Amino acid sequence: MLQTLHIKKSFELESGDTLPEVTIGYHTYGTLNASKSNVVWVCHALTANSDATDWWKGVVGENSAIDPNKYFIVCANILGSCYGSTGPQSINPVTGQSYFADFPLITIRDMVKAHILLKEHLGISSVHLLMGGSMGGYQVLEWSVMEPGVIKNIFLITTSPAESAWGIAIHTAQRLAIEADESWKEKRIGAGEKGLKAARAIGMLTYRNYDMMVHQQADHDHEKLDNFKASSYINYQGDKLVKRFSAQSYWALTKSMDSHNISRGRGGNLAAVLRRVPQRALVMAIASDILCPPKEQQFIAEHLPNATYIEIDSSYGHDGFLVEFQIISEALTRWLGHVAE
Ligand SMILES: CC(=O)SCCNC(=O)CCNC(=O)[C@H](O)C(C)(C)COP(=O)(O)OP(=O)(O)OC[C@H]1O[C@@H](n2cnc3c(N)ncnc32)[C@H](O)[C@@H]1OP(=O)(O)O
Ligand SMILES: N[C@@H](CCO)C(=O)O
Repeated sequence: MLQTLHIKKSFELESGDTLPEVTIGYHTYGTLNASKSNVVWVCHALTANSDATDWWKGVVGENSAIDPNKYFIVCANILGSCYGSTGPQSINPVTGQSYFADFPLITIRDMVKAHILLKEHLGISSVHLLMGGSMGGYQVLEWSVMEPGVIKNIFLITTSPAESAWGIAIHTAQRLAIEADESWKEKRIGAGEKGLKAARAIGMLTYRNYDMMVHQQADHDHEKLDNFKASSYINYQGDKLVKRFSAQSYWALTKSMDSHNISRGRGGNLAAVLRRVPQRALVMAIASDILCPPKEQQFIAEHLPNATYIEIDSSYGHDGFLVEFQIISEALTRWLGHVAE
């Protein structure tokens, strides 16, 4: 069940802006043990929510690697999203109106800072395992640097220590699609739907890949001039997201990803910052991921002092981290078996 923490004091953002107050939506599963040593914190990616047993079924949940019968599991919605934490659709207490497109820049560090407040509210002083894929992994890396004494072990998949120029270019194209729909600036729920659909269509090309499209979405009717299957698929995926997400949140969260860089303000050397991350780490890559390709996880694993690297394959490319739950759950279970509590 979605729970909420309201923090009725101003929250300073890395940009220098402030949010007059913040709300954090979260889910917990299982029970905190007497020694408070069984916490697993799951960080979600771009359009997921705090119900990790829903979007990461098979990895988080009963009889999976992260089983609530063993662990106290927490997953919190990120600032900027539209699933329970402060985001563009929230009311700005200063104006009495929703922020919509005026929502300030939120960095990955800001998201983690908010989740640290939730961690304190829940009485958690130690996190046995912090885990996340893609943008969830961005938070894991930031948090590991911010609180090295709190986070004991980390699991990263299809992620990166800094947004690549490739990622920034893709996000910029997605925001251009949203901005081309001038309604996205309108102060109403549902503004910018056409732009969001186009942005998701661009995103899908990077969450999947050539092989997936050719194997699953090719037309076998060679006489066709129009109405291709791949086109229908991409349209469908855009419509599907529009039904459950907000253009302003998509715009804001792609900005958050662009600013991701764990070396910002820490000397500017990614390898040197990774070398300071003391946690034991399982780093997983998906061979067919064209968004955060394996070379990014190899870089992480090469420079973390205590990392195990595994590369798997998935026809889903980048989104394989959400789909290949059986392989992921088994690898995680094996690795956790070697990690003392
Ligand atoms: C209620 C919810 O949405 S729960 C999920 C919430 N999402 C999150 O938390 C974010 C993370 N999740 C995701 O990004 C996605 O859900 C993923 C990556 C895990 C899986 O993506 P999916 O869209 O399920 O998989 P896939 O790319 O194979 O597409 C399958 C869908 O496309 C449809 N489809 C496939 N080919 C075509 C086509 N040629 N034309 C039209 N539709 C098509 C299928 O019917 C299916 O539709 P459905 O989702 O309504 O069942
Ligand atoms: N498909 C993912 C984005 C890639 O991390 C999501 O919608 O959250």
